[in-house]
Amino acid sequence: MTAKPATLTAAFVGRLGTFHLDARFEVPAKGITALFGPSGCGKTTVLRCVAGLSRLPEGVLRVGRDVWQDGARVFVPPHRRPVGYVFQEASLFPHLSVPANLRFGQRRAAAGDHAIAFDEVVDLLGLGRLLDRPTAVLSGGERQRVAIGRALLSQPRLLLMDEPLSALDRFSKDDILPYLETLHDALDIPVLYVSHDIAEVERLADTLVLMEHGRAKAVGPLSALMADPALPLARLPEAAEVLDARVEARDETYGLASVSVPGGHLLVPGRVGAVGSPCRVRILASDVSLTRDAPGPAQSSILNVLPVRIVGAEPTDAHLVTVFLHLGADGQGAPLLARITRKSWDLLGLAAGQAVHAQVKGVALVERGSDPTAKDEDTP
Ligand SMILES: Nc1ncnc2c1ncn2[C@@H]1O[C@H](COP(=O)(O)OP(=O)(O)OP(=O)(O)O)[C@@H](O)[C@H]1O
Repeated sequence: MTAKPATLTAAFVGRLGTFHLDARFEVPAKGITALFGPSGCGKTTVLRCVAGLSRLPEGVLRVGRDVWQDGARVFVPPHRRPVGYVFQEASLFPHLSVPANLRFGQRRAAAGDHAIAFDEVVDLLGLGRLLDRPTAVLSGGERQRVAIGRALLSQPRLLLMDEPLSALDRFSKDDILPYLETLHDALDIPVLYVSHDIAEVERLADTLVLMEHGRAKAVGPLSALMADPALPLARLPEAAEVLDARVEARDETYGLASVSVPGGHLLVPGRVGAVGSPCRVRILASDVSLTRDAPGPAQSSILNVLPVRIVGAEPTDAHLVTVFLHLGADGQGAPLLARITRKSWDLLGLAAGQAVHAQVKGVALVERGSDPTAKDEDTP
C-alpha cells in the first residue's frame, strides 16, 4: 500500500472582530501554495492563524502528522510552531552584520536541528557578496533575500511568506523571483505564499487557494483553477497557464529548447536542463491568438503553432474574449488560455468544440533563473 502524500489541513472558521473568516482547505504539504485574493479578503489573517498569532476557538490545523490546533483542545503556542515567517518589509537588525542576522535565524532552530546549512542558504539566495556589507546599505531586494535566509535557517517545517515582494519595485522583484524559483526546486519545505499579484503566483505556485470575502472560494492545482471558466482568474489581465514540460532537445545555434507538454511541443528560449529533465513554461493568455489553418513553414515569425480544441469562451471586457482551450487536435492535452477580440471570435466563427490552431507568441521558462521576460516576435 502506498503512503498517502502529506497534506496541510486548515479550517479556520469564526469571527475576528467584525471580520468573518471561513477558510477551509487541504493542500499538499510540499511545494508552494499561494493564498491569492483581493485586499482585505483575509489572506494575512489565515497566515496569522497558521502561525498561532490569531486564535479561533474552533480552528483546526494539521501539518503532515503534526496537530498544531484542534479546536480548543490542542493549541500549540506560536513560539513552539516550527514556522519561518517572511513579511512584506524585511525587518533586519540594522546594528547586526548580515551573517549575524542570518545566524539569528539559526539560534531559533531546535538544538541539533540543522537540516539546512548556512552555506547552502548563502548559495541558494546568492548572499555571498553581501556577507561583508553593512546591513543598513542593502537594497530592498537584498534585504529581503537575507530575511528569507534568516527564516530558512530557523529550520522551519513550514515557511510563511506574506507578500514578500510587494514592497519592491518591478526591477527588484524580477531580481529576486529567480531565487524563489530556485528555492522551490531545491528545498523540501512547504510554503504558504500570500500575494495579490497573479503574475507572481503563476511563476511560483503549484497550488492555489483563491480567497474572497474571508472564504476559501476555490482550492486546487494552479493550472486547473486558471482553466476554470467559473472562476475570475482567467479573465485577469495577466492570466496565464503554467504547463509541466520536459526537455526534448536543445538547439544551441538559436538558444532554443524543444520541450514537450501534454498534448503538444513548444520551442522555448532560455537555458534549460539536460534532455529528459522537467521544467515549467508560462504562457500568457494575451500571447496566444487563434487561427483556423496553421500557416505553412516560413510563413510566420511565430514558431509555436499548436493544434488545440476550444472548450469555451468568456467575455473579458467590452471587446475582448478569453478562450479556454485544450492542447491537441483531440483536446486531450493540457489547458491553455487565449485572449482575442470579440470581433475576431465572430469573424472566425469560433465556437466551443471546434479544433483550431493556437499561435503562441511568447513562452517563458519559469524555473532555474532563466530569463522570464524573454519574448519577441522572432523568438517563440
Ligand atoms: N483580530 C481582528 N480583529 C478585527 N478585525 C480583524 C482582525 N484580524 C483581521 N481583521 C480584519 O480582517 C480583514 C482581512 O484582513 P487581512 O489583513 O487578512 O486581509 P488581506 O487579504 O491580507 O489584505 P491585504 O492584501 O490588503 O494585506 C480586514 O478587514 C481586517 O481589518
